[in-house]
Amino acid sequence: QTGTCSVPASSNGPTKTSCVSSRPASTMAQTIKYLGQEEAQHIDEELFTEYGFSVDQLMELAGLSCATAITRGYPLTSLVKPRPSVLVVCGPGNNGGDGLVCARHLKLFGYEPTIIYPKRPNKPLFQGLTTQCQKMELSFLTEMPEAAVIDEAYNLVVDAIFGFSFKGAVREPFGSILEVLNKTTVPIASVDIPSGWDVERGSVDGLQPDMLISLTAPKKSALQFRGRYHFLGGRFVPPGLERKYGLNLPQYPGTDCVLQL
Ligand SMILES: NC(=O)C1=CN([C@@H]2O[C@H](COP(=O)(O)OP(=O)(O)OC[C@H]3O[C@@H](n4cnc5c(N)ncnc54)[C@H](OP(=O)(O)O)[C@@H]3O)[C@@H](O)[C@H]2O)[C@H](O)CC1
Ligand SMILES: [K+]
Repeated sequence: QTGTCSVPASSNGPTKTSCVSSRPASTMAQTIKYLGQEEAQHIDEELFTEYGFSVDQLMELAGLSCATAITRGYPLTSLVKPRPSVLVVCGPGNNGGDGLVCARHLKLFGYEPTIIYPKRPNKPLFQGLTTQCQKMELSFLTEMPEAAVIDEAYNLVVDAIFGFSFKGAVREPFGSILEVLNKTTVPIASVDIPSGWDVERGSVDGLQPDMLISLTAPKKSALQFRGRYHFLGGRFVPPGLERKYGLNLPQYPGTDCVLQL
């Protein structure tokens, strides 16, 4: 994985050479942009203010993208355990919200997701998403299982703990949770950013997910991703925003909500 994109870009916007991979200059114009932390946060903010989207709208599309990418990398027919079990670990912010939406769609797609959601914001958005998962008859765990139990019981872990607002040393209970995930051997699919990674520099000894689903556009740390599947999701970027930030997004095929990079 070199962090380059081999599909044609949909816009001719400028490409920042500071955050792209070592692709030959002749193909630079087609290279997707990798975002810094502040830039990702600005884009997010603009989507909600200037572009008039609501958080739950974009979260729904983000979570649907994640569930769809998972069906591509880990189709039901490929799962090794007798049940199509998936453990979805949700954090305290919007990345965790994406995880709840992803879990709901995974259930609709025939998987059996189990959620662990240790720190729940006292906000209607997250309470609603939690209720929806409960009504979809998804189970919630009260404690993080040990690594050996996860390896035994689940086909896959969805890491929806932290996204682009993560900063500093990991605080509890997420430090212990990430320690467990570091010991598991089942594949991990990370939503937007592998949790615990510096958003721009990544991490040498942190999680090594098998799948990364970058939302809107990849963040700079995605250049350090060494797993098998890197997907782009969050097909909701208006052209003006794409031009302003020179995102140079590739064209999604047909009506697909994800694209493999
Ligand atoms: N534009 C898009 O593509 C969209 C992306 N979405 C998803 O949203 C996340 C970003 O969400 P945000 O809520 O801004 O942030 P996070 O989910 O990354 O995390 C915030 C919470 O994490 C806590 N935090 C931060 N650092 C630490 C740490 N070192 N240890 C423990 N906890 C930490 C933070 O706590 P505070 O106390 O600091 O407030 C927050 O609780 C993006 O990545 C996408 O996944 C949207 O869903 C749709 C649009
Ligand atoms: K994550």
